[in-house]
Amino acid sequence: MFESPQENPYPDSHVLGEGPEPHPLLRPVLPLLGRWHGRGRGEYPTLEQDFRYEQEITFSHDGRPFLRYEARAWLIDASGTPVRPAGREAGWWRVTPDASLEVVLAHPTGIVETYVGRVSDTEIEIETKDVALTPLAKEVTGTRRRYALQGAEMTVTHDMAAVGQPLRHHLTAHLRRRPS
Ligand code: HEM
Repeated sequence: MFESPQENPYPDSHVLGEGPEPHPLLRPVLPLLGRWHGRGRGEYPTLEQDFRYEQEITFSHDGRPFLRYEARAWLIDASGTPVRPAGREAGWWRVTPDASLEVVLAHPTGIVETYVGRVSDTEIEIETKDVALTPLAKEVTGTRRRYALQGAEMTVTHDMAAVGQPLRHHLTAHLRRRPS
């Protein structure tokens, strides 16, 4: 017989002061919590044209020592009009007792990345440890990301080694935390 379940007693929260108390190990990454939105520009040596995009990123937690991460992007034209959906990714940012980071990200394009990284006061840098590819995925061998925080603003930079190229700039976005 089906027994009625109760509401999930462990909801995620992306707002400090709402939902579960953040785990003490999350202290160095608390400035990431929230819903971020902004615009970016992208390029790669193999691409004929640069591109512009908008992006939304959400960092949330459930009281344990990791963040839940989700990001969606869509291309825009020079006037800001949406052109088509682009990069999407989801994953987990685990904070270790010595305040370093272990990150797992999965992409719908058949790529899974594990990262290790560091948090300083206002900057987080993560670099791939391993990249796993499904048979149809583009060849990505490594990536490096920087998240530079200035209060409610954040600059995200993404370099990657892919399709025969060494580590090169792919994306830079300027985001602002949405009022909750
Ligand atoms: C904000 C997120 C992202 C946006 C807006 C974006 C956008 C683009 C665009 C517009 C292209 C050109 C091909 C196309 O039109 O689809 C491209 C190529 C590519 N992107 Fe991204 N991308 C994003 C994130 C990523 C991430 C996270 C990775 C790797 C994990 C990645 C890896 C690649 C690769 C391997 C190519 C192919 C280059 C080639 O074949 O010459 N991208 N990206």
